[in-house]
Amino acid sequence: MEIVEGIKTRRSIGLVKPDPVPQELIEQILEAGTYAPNHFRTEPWRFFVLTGEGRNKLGNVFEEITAAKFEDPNSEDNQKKIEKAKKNPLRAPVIIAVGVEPSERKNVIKKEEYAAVNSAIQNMLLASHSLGLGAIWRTGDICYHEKVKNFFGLSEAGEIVAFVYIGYANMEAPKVKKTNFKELTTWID
Ligand SMILES: Cc1cc2nc3c(=O)[nH]c(=O)nc-3n(C[C@H](O)[C@H](O)[C@H](O)COP(=O)(O)O)c2cc1C
Repeated sequence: MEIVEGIKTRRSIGLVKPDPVPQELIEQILEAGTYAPNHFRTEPWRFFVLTGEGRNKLGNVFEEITAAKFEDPNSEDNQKKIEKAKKNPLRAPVIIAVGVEPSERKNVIKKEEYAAVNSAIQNMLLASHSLGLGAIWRTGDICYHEKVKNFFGLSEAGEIVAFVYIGYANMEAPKVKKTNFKELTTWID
């Protein structure tokens, strides 16, 4: 796939089939992540691949975090919300949680470590698309929760930046309306 065409045809695919994704494809996606630009070559990305039961382990963490939000976690309404959070990781056969571990080197600017990881995530979304897979970057408050950080064994300074849900698309790519770049661009001669 030609690169600009790939960029323009990639869409967030939130609905995928439960069919497994070959490990070889997941590895290509991970490798694409590592080719992102990163200042001072700090390679601040960390990847966690969740499949099968691994997704339920994350679901248990989501359950615990969601239950702790409510004064009355046992109410029927709140039980539904807790159950939904627990099941969220089952929406795709593969989740790649992408974390940042910012370098402690003096010259490194923390926000640039996030910039590098965000670039890695976009590489991974584009690689998924070019391999015929659907993918979506998911976050929400839960993504940045201390318990999620601990589940993945990240350091105090580290954080999960994205849950990339991946599978074979079970929906049409949504149409997208873009603001013309001309409206967002100032040329300075
Ligand atoms: C930092 C970030 C967090 C996102 N989190 C979510 C999310 O939690 N749930 C979701 O459905 N989409 C999420 N998205 C995907 C956006 O909704 C999606 O990229 C946007 O609607 C544009 O659609 P497109 O990716 O098809 O161009 C996130 C995207 C980014 C960059």
